[in-house]
This record gives sequence, structure tokens and C-alpha cells, in this order.
Amino acid sequence: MKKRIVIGQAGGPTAVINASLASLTEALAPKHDVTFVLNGYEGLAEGNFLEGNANLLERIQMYKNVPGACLGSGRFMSSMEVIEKMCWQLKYIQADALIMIGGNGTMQALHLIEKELANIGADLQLIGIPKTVDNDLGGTDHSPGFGSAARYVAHTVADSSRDLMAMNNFEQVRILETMGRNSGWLAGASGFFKEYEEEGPHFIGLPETSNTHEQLFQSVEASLKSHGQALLVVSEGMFWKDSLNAEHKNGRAVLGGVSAQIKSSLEEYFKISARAEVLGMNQRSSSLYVSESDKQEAIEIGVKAAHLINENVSGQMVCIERISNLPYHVKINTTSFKNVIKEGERALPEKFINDRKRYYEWLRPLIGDTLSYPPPLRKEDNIYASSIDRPK
Ligand SMILES: Nc1ncnc2c1ncn2[C@@H]1O[C@H](COP(=O)(O)OP(=O)(O)OP(=O)(O)O)[C@@H](O)[C@H]1O
Ligand SMILES: O=P(O)(O)OC[C@H]1O[C@](O)(CO)[C@@H](O)[C@@H]1O
Ligand SMILES: [Mg+2]
Repeated sequence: MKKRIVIGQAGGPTAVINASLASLTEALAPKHDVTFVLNGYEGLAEGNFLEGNANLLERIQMYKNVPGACLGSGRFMSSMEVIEKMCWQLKYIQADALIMIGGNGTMQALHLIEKELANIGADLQLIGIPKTVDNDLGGTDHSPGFGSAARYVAHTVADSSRDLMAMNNFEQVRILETMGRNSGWLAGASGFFKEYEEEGPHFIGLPETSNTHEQLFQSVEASLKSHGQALLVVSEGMFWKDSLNAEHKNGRAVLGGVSAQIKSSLEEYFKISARAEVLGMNQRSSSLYVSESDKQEAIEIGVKAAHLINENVSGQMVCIERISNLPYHVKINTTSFKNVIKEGERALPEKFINDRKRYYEWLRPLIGDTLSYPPPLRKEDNIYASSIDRPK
């Protein structure tokens, strides 16, 4: 049966969200009428639709390797009244299905829409496609977008660490702040390439752990003593003195800025020079750092969602089930919205917090490659300098 399928993207973009959209529409279009929603849930509430004609469908394929969400995404306060509006818009255009590509917030909204559609007597298939760089979405081993963002963070921290080592008469402490909201998956990934003790991160601050204040100071002290420098990675959601004063926008706390607060505290206490840097939007948008497995999974997930439409499935999010780590093998599966929502903001589990090596083994197939730098030059490596007479 030919169906009218409405497709949208919501929440923060990723480097591979358009790959899911492209594979989904490619698989759906020959058989169904595809309608796109502009600007996520805001567009849905306003009835901001685009008819998926041949020209538009061809254009969507051109964004397959382009970061950002090509339909427009965004964050938008959706009260129950607004959810109702979305449902009436869907009923009005006689949609048979709604597919939203997004993170945990997007899935919560889908679940509310599902209930409201039942209230107004509209029978639609609802399907969620996962994406988030934060990896805080439940019901799936990991989400498309995370692998590429983790790759970005791991490479950037390894590189920045070599830069800091070169500058320690000028700058002794560098604090790099990652995304992740209240989950430490991304910050935790920052030590993936660390091989030598001089290399950072010398401390990773996670939102999941408390009492990090003292540990952070101890790590800086030890690293300054041994290496003359310290590189710290902190998650934007890590607790610090001012965390409770976060401003709110569109119903959620605006995070960010903890690295600057830590910089001030360390400069004052250690009388050193520190620099705070927020790794920023490149984490979720860098096309240079896209991981192959991440892109491949984003594509497969789009195709799976199209199959679910043909099989009349509803109330489900496509998910990734890891069958084995070595060799890496996954199954693209489904899980109910209820199951996803039950997990809330999925935290980095304790087994990974307490055993970082274990986390990196889990992460390796998602990051997809290895980076191996030679050991940093050390004074004791220099046989020549220690054997010559020095000027008096
Ligand atoms: N509890 C909720 N009730 C109703 N609508 C919600 C809810 N949470 C989120 N939404 C809607 O879903 C949109 C996307 O959610 P959110 O901004 O949390 O991003 P996300 O999907 O979690 O992705 P990411 O966190 O990776 O950026 C919101 O802007 C809002 O319109
Ligand atoms: O300022 P914005 O658009 O809310 O984006 C920042 C947030 O988006 C995310 O990247 C998720 O997409 C979070 O890690 C981060 O807090
Ligand atoms: Mg989210």
C-alpha cells in the first residue's frame, strides 16, 4: 500500500544524520509519497512541509556526506498544547507515518505524539531513527553521530597534548571542554590515543562522578611535578562550583563554561598559566573526522526504518545491537519508545568509568582507526648533550 510518510530531523545535528535521511528516503521513495518537515518539531507544529518531488528527492541524496541537518532541525519548546497542534497537522495532511531522526528528547516527543494521536483518533505509524553525539540515548548500544564525534575528540586531545608539551615555559595547564550534556561518553573518549605518561589527558572530569574537585587538583599537581604541564579534559556537564546556576533555554539547561571556571581556580592556586578551550561545534559537525563505521551504520539504520514502514511497525526506534566486539559485528534492530524513555539520559556506565581500557576496547570499532605517535623526546634520550663539556 502506498503511504504518505512524513520525515523530520530534531535536536543537535551530527556529521552523519543526513546519511540516515538519504538512505531512508532512497529506500522509501519508489513506493511511497514522502513529505519533509522543515525545522524539526517547530515545523511540524506549524505545518511547514515540503512535498518530496523528484527534484527534492534527488537533492536530499546530495547531502549524504554533508554535516548539519539538511531539513533544518533545532530545539523548540513543545508543551502538550504544541504536541496537539503537531498531531492535527499530521491528520490534516492525511499522513500515514511520521519518522523523526533525533536523540532522547526527540524520542520523548515522539512518544507524546503517539499518545495524542490516539486521543484524536488518528492512526499513524511512528518510527524513531537514533542520532546523537552525546550517546545518551537509551535502548541502543550506541547512536549514529557518536562514533565520529568521539573520533574528533580523541584525535584533537592527542594533538593538543603534543602542542602543550612544546610550550610549557609559557603555558602549563590546558583544559579542554567536551560536549556530552550529562553523560561522559565523549569526555571519556579523549584518552583513547594516549600511550605515554607525558601525554594528556592527565585528568578526565565526568558528569557521572562526584568529588572530582580534589582529584583534579591532585592530578594537576602530580603532572606539573613530573612533566611540567598538565592537560585536562572536562565534560560540559561535570559538576563545578557554578554548575547550579546554568541558564535555561527552550526548557533545558544551557551547559558550557566549566573549563573557564577551572582555569581561574588553577591559576589562582598553582600560580601557573592556564588556557581553557571549548572543543565546540566541530565535535558534532566535522566532516574530516567522520568514522567509516559510524557512516555505514547511519545508512543501514535509515534502510531499516524504511523496512519497518513496509512491515506496518509502529512505536519503535531503530537501534544497534552489538553482537560481538572482535570481530565487530552489529545487528540493526528495534526497541520500543517506552524502553528508550525508561533509560532517560543514558550515563557512561560504571564498568567503563572504572576500567578505561575496557571502554576503549568497546570504542575502538566506532572510532575506527589507530593513531600512534612516537614517544615524546626526553632529556635522558640525549647521549650527545650529556657527554660534552658545557661552557662555564
Ligand atoms: N519532554 C519533552 N516533551 C516534549 N517535547 C520534547 C521533550 N524533550 C524534547 N522535546 C522536543 O524534541 C526536541 C529535540 O529534543 P532535544 O533538544 O532534547 O534534542 P535530542 O533529540 O535529545 O538530541 P541531542 O540531545 O542529541 O541534541 C526539542 O527541541 C523539543 O521540541
Ligand atoms: O547550543 P546547542 O545547540 O543546544 O548545542 C549544544 C548541545 O548540543 C549537543 O551537542 C547535543 O547535540 C550537546 O552536547 C550540547 O550541550
Ligand atoms: Mg538529547
